[in-house]
Amino acid sequence: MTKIKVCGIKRLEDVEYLNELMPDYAGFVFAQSSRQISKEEGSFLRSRLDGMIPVVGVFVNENPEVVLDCVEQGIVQMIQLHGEEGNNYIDFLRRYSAVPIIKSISITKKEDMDSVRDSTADYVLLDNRSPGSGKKFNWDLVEKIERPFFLAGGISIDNVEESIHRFKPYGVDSSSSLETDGVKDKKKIKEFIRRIKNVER
Ligand SMILES: O=C(O)c1ccccc1NCC(=O)[C@H](O)[C@H](O)COP(=O)(O)O
Repeated sequence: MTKIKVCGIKRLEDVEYLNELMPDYAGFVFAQSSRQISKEEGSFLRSRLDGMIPVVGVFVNENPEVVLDCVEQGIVQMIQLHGEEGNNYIDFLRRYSAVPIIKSISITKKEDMDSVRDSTADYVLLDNRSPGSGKKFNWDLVEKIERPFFLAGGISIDNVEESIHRFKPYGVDSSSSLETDGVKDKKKIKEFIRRIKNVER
């Protein structure tokens, strides 16, 4: 079954939607963004989120001590690196934490598939060059991927079934298309999850 990550959770209402709809992962953005939350907000939202849903903390070129602090405080159960972090940065985090690491890779040219292959992260996440913009990247650039990966970047109710058939990702990740007027929309999340589960039948 394709894993489902709903990213950009920032309000208590969003947490309540997820507690009802139970996606596989919830993304908390700690980087500069309209969806950015503080560590304190993350701690509060984590305390209200169903314990079965791991929180993926999204960071961009953050001081690794800050990332590790969020792990140690139990706010995040997975780390998503969305900046220029390389394998040395990942190796450093691994020395101090056992949580799975996702490395985001912007797909803008064929050569970006080398980074998909070479990352030492547990998972890679293929995304647009502007994360959280709701825009797709050029799917024709994707070559066969022999490791578990998340597909992101403009994944929506309209294209999620096609994306699963075409790429068979480990998981799909969506944010913008699940919002109305800049906040998460329960109906859209519900339909998104329904369509993904329907593909598997
Ligand atoms: O969502 C953001 O605003 C964001 C900002 C900075 C770094 C990463 C960010 N999001 C990370 C994600 O995993 C997004 O969900 C992913 O890029 C897909 O977003 P969308 O295209 O809006 O569905």
